[in-house]
Amino acid sequence: MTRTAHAYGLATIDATGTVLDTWYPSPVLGEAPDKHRAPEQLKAAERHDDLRGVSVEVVFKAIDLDEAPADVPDAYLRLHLLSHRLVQPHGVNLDGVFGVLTNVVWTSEGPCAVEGFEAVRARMRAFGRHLTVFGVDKFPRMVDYVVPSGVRIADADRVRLGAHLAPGTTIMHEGFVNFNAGTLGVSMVEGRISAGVVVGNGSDVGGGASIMGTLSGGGKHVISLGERSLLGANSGLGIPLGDDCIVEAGLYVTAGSKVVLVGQTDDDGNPVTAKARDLAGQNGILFRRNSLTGALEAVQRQGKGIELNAALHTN
Ligand SMILES: CC(C)(COP(=O)(O)OP(=O)(O)OC[C@H]1O[C@@H](n2cnc3c(N)ncnc32)[C@H](O)[C@@H]1OP(=O)(O)O)[C@@H](O)C(=O)NCCC(=O)NCCSC(=O)CCC(=O)O
Ligand SMILES: O=C(O)C1=N[C@H](C(=O)O)CCC1
Ligand SMILES: [Mg+2]
Repeated sequence: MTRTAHAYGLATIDATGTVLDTWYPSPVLGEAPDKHRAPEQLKAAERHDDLRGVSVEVVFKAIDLDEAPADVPDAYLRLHLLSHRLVQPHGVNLDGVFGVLTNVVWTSEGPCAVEGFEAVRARMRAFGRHLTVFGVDKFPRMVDYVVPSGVRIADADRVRLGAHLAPGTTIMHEGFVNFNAGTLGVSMVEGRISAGVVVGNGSDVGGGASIMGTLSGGGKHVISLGERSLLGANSGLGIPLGDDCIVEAGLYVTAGSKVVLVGQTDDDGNPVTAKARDLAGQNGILFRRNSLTGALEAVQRQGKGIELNAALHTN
């Protein structure tokens, strides 16, 4: 069956005709009806901005979720579907998205073309206006396009459009969420959720924690965390974790690391070891660096993992 979506949006187009962004206030899954009309609210927003050197125009887009993004408005619709929580991470094809998106100067007055940007700044100054530049990037800040219900985001710069944040998610200042990644339930995020990474309900990504990504650096295995799991402060995760797992604060579990399986011995009474990647996805494991021997250890834990502080997630 074909999976589709459609929406009206507002595109920003620069002087060369390049589309910088598209905002879709109400994207919808499924086929568009035969007859449809642009919302008045969007039509009223069409304009030419002489200072920024852009025009803002209504666009209509209908896409097949399983095909790769074809152009900028198409890619933005896919990112909106994720941040509106209409699809979960990996629920829409984003192949080649970096090649499709335009690199943009994201400013307090809206998106601007990189080429000729100093002239835009000068025109603004001539009108006594000061532009703040939030970034120069292919992806904008999520909250400038979508503010999902039930979440707290302490620093808007830290969440890219295309992040999927479930209700009950709190992102502290040190947290980060990339596109096509995020949370499926209540979660505390004080570390970095890399592209493609999914964090299950009740899990906590501690301060400064790293979760290995796959866009650069050679990693191929997309990482996920199950439910009620904890990445300790300044820890790192290079394998998928199951439910009720803990990574000790400060410990980086890389996939190839050799791990002592605490409490297990072979027929000769010697400790049993495994590679961390062999423990991928298993439930109830505590990873810790033995502070006396230096060995990386996996300790089988009983019962539930961590419990989040409900007061921090009633958003
Ligand atoms: C690894 C754990 C989970 C261990 O804690 P537990 O409560 O399970 O165990 P425990 O009671 O401390 O210890 C049980 C037994 O194991 C021993 N033990 C503990 N850790 C050990 C180690 N590394 N090596 C050898 N033995 C160890 C203890 O001495 C004790 O031994 P005996 O039985 O002999 O007594 C913890 O140390 C940890 O790292 N927690 C992460 C917490 C965290 O980072 N939260 C995120 C907050 S985010 C935040 O705070 C923001 C900060 C920021 O922004 O940076
Ligand atoms: O939501 C908050 O505020 C949090 N505060 C804690 C703190 O400041 O230590 C950390 C977790 C979330
Ligand atoms: Mg900031």
